[in-house]
Amino acid sequence: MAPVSQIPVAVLGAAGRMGRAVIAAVEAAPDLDLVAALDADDDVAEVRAAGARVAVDFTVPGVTEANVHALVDAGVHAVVGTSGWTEPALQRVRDHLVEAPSVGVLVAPNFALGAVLTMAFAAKAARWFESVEVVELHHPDKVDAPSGTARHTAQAIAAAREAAGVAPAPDATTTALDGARGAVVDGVHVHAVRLRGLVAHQEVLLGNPGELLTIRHDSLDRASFMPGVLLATRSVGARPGLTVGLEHYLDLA
Ligand SMILES: NC(=O)C1=CN([C@@H]2O[C@H](COP(=O)(O)OP(=O)(O)OC[C@H]3O[C@@H](n4cnc5c(N)ncnc54)[C@H](OP(=O)(O)O)[C@@H]3O)[C@@H](O)[C@H]2O)C=CC1
Ligand SMILES: O=C(O)C1=N[C@H](C(=O)O)C[C@H](O)C1
Repeated sequence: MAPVSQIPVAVLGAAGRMGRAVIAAVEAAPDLDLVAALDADDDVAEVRAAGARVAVDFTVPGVTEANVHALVDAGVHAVVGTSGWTEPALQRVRDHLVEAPSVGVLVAPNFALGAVLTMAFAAKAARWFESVEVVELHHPDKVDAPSGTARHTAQAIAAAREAAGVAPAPDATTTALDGARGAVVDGVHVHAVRLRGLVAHQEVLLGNPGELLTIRHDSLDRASFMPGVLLATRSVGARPGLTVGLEHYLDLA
């Protein structure tokens, strides 16, 4: 039998919770070849020297954008799971990619299939309910709040409601302790819980007079993210430009 042609892959954030899981998943995949595993003290330029075609970034919000620009300069496709991306940062990547039109970059707030479906279902339901709020629940070692997934979910809900001309959700609050009503993302309230024992969970609460719809997803183990990460690693080279959200790779957008 002809040998399988392998994609050379680098992992950034290799010593982290996600980095370790991605390394194990890449090493177990016959069509992927781990050629570099870099963490905080390493130089991202090693990715190119190692011959990587794709780099997977699960680092920290403060460094991920710089990593992506370095990867684009090196002509290496990027699969990015790190949270903390803002629209201006995404736009800077889009602008940079004009100079490297064959390079693909995927920034995906969540690689778990159920989480991606939660976002799609929530966006579909959002126009039909008076009220909608998002609650995300994570392990207490997470450094950012609210989660990237919750922000992406709220943005999708807000866009769907705006397109349908839905009024803002009713809220009579006039007096509140700071933070009691959560953060507001594009007009949608988002609440963040940090609790030992949790991994990554999200509820979208939708309400109408006399009825409630709750859409909930639970990642109980980081294994939940691996099929999405592997799918993206195999596909990103065929999708030049910037893509935001795994839903675009799954035909759900
Ligand atoms: N999209 C998705 O599906 C998912 C996204 N995430 C996101 O992924 C990110 C990582 O999460 P998690 O693994 O739990 O976090 P960790 O803190 O466990 O891992 C991050 C790792 O990145 C390292 N690091 C810091 N700076 C650099 C750098 N310049 N180059 C390379 N590595 C660096 C850190 O080192 P040090 O500790 O020394 O700073 C650490 O080892 C978070 O933003 C999280 O929100 C998490 C799960 C799923
Ligand atoms: O830090 C985490 O753990 C996670 N981060 C991502 C996010 O911020 O949405 C994805 C998932 O929720 C796990």
